[in-house]
Amino acid sequence: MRGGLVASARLLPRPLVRWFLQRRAQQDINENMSGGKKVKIIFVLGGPGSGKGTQCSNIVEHFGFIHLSAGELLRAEINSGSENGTMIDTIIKEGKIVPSEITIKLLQEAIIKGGNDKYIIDGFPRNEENRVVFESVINISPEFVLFFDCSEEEMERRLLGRNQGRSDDNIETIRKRLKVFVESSLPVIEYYESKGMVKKIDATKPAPEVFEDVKAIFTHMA
Ligand SMILES: Nc1ncnc2c1ncn2[C@@H]1O[C@H](COP(=O)(O)OP(=O)(O)O)[C@@H](O)[C@H]1O
Ligand SMILES: O=c1ccn([C@@H]2O[C@H](COP(=O)(O)OP(=O)(O)O)[C@@H](O)[C@H]2O)c(=O)[nH]1
Ligand SMILES: [Mg+2]
Repeated sequence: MRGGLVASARLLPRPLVRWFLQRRAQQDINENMSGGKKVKIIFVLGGPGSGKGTQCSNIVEHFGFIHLSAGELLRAEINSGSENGTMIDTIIKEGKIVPSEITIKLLQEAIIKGGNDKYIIDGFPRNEENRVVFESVINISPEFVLFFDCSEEEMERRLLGRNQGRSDDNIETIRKRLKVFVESSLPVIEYYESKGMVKKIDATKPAPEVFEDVKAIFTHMA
């Protein structure tokens, strides 16, 4: 049914679609606030292989956040056999970015389903359009943006050794993803930096050391 909504939404003027989605998202999220607390969001950004997923698991374990990986949600959508699955699969294999409406709908549903008041959103927003549409539809500003800063050589090495059977962890797609990161995702980080919202972490270090720095940030926040 939701897939049908996306299909019919294509026939409507974009501002109208956004207005409708925004109203529904607000109602849904407000109705699902945990114990009347405002929903808090942290964006976890960084290049492919910078260690976002690894550190998000640590954050969940120590600080009680719900981890939403945009990439995982998209892969689950492919595996569910949804009508958008084939299109999402092709985009991921090409290392490109899936249209905002699709990713945001999945995030919105996961936030509602999560029923928590604290979410770390991993690997989103990946471009300026993602950021702007999320702001207008979900209407929640992140508390801050955690940025895992890592060299390209190290990211490439880690992705080639990840061994999770992912269709995009091959050298050809990895190179495309690194290019997309520099061209489309870094400007999002720069935008938040200009607003003083970025907490940058040296992610080239071993994972336990990176988590020490992450811990310091989250401990101060609590
Ligand atoms: N600090 C680190 N040093 C070395 N390897 C790491 C580090 N952090 C994560 N890895 C490994 O690198 C690969 C990519 O990590 P992952 O957390 O999936 O990154 P991302 O979600 O940013 O793509 C995984 O195989 C992971 O075990
Ligand atoms: O908001 C998002 C997040 C992910 N992706 C796609 O999903 C892939 C894998 O994303 P994920 O975050 O899982 O990769 P990671 O950076 O963790 O290696 C990306 O390359 C994109 O093709 C996307 O289009 N929009
Ligand atoms: Mg990841």
